[in-house]
Amino acid sequence: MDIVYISELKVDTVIGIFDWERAHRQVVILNVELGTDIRAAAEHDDISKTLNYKAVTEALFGFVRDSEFQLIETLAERCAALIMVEFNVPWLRLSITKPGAMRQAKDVGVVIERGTPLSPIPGSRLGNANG
Ligand SMILES: Nc1nc2c(c(=O)[nH]1)N=C([C@H](O)[C@@H](O)CO)CN2
Repeated sequence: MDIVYISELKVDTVIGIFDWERAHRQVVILNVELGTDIRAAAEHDDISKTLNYKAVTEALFGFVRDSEFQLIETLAERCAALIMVEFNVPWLRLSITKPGAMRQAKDVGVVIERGTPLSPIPGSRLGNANG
């Protein structure tokens, strides 16, 4: 399986369980790894045959900016569902962090994996004995 990824996407949004958090937007940072197979795109050098990270980034950014969830868990699940449905992604790993939410920590957050990974590419270094 190949991966297209987006690293440290920063978005201002309404998130949190406390009154002050409903009144002041905060930064959340997203990292996403999207399972895919890049071979057709590479063979034809054709953007239409791959997962366009610009399109995914813009969809995620707009969704998170306009959302108003209490929990980062809810935000993570909804982002995962959006990506899997709108972009036909079979597997993803997604993290959301809230930098500065805890004075004592650099950041706090959640990491989720959803869906089923594509089969290993036969002959790849990451494949197992059965390909
Ligand atoms: N597992 C979680 N724990 C907490 C969350 C959360 O979204 N998921 N949120 C908060 C508050 O909103 C916090 O960010 C304020 O400091 C606390 N714990």
